[in-house]
Amino acid sequence: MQDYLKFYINGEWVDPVEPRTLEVENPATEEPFARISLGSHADVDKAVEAAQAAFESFSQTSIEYRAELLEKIAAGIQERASDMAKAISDEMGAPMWLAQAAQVPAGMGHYMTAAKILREYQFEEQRGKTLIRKEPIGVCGFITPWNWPQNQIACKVAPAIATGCTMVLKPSEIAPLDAMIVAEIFHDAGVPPGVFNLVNGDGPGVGAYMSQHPGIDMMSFTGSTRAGSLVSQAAAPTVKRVALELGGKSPNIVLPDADLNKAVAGGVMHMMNNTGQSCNAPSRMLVQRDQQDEAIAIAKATAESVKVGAGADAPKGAMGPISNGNQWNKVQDLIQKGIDEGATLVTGGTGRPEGFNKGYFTKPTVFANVTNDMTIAREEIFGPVLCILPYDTEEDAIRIANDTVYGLSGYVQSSDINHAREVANKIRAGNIHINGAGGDLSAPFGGYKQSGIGREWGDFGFEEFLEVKAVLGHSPA
Ligand SMILES: NC(=O)c1ccc[n+]([C@@H]2O[C@H](COP(=O)([O-])OP(=O)(O)OC[C@H]3O[C@@H](n4cnc5c(N)ncnc54)[C@H](O)[C@@H]3O)[C@@H](O)[C@H]2O)c1
Repeated sequence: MQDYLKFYINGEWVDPVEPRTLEVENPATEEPFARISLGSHADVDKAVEAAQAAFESFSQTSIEYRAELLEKIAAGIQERASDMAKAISDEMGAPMWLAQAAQVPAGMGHYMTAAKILREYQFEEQRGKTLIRKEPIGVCGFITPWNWPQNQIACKVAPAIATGCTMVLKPSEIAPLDAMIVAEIFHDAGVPPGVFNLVNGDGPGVGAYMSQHPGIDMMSFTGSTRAGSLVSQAAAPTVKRVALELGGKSPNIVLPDADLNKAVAGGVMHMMNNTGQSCNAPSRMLVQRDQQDEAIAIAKATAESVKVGAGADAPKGAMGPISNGNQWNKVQDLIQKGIDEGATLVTGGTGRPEGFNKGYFTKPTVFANVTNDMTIAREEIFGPVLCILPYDTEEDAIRIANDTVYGLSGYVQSSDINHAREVANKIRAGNIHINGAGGDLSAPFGGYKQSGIGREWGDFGFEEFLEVKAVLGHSPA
């Protein structure tokens, strides 16, 4: 058991004000392997004070200074990539191949993109006699989840540093260790004391207190819609800005003119990526009714080809366990609910995959003949469970796609790009991917409806961290 009991406040590793610990479990073994401290209000107060003090000078630093800082951080992550991948793999279960190929690089990419955008970003604009200035908002509070832990931290920290803000981070208590490595990297990169502070803790203790803290000027939260709504409520009395990146139930419309094999196999593999624990996972696959049988055969073969494994032993492409026991139980209950409500279980189902008697491993699962009123079509499962929903007409497909409280992502498959574009425009979601297009770190990421408020990534992500000031009479002539 390894202890990581300190917090990073004002450029130093410090003890918590009151000792209270939590064990961090490896989801592949169900064994605790590390201990962290759970912070108190007093720890948050110290971190906020440090961030407030640092804001005065950090907000005045030059663009070039901050761009270089971001590049040093990216280089530091590169250098520590294998430590970081190991921490992520141990704490949230991503096999090493995935931690190395995707979890660590996704985070690093945001620092590099932020540095590039920063050098071109227009913080000032003259409009006649008036100058419009964009200024850093102040002290930011960040709360992040366990599923893509480095990515979610970088989406917030990189633009905050770029815009000259200071911050307090509370990473997920389920996956806190990679965040502590990031604090070490920031320290070594020369991030000034107080600019970045880390306090570990749980949601109701540290997260809720940060949200209501009068010394925090904005909260940026990634996690469940339930907790995001609580952050908004706690933040309301102090009228702070709140940015939310929440859940999803993203539709994947396979148009009849798509290459069915490619579209369905690609959709299944995308769903199983990171064990289905991605907020933008294409979890509802919409297939024209007379193509459903063929789609089922392709989906079954694809899902059954997915290997399951853990840590460094997992072969490339293998799916790791679900990240924690609560989530495993939730996924099991929802699979059972799908069966009980009459969906056709194509493959997978409840229980662990063959050969596993320990760890939060789950069978890659596909349901067909799902209707959009079933629980498995409405609730975010956040596990390796794909729902295939048959549709009759394109209009019907678009109606089903939009019949959800969420609006994070949408996917369209078609051999006719114009047709795909038309359908893309009709889906009410923040990100639409045509024919399996991958992510773009410079494009805005975020949700419509209950998937969130605001946008991360790229130049749109900067705006969350900026106040807008109009200086009237700036140019009297
Ligand atoms: N839209 C996105 O960008 C995005 C990205 C990743 C994950 N998610 C969502 O995150 C969820 C899974 O992550 P999770 O289980 O860690 O979510 P969660 O909401 O339980 O926890 C997320 C974070 O919120 C904290 N938290 C919990 N209750 C809180 C409260 N009352 N006040 C303040 N903070 C609180 C937790 O400690 C954790 O750090 C899924 O719903 C997923 O869709 C969204």
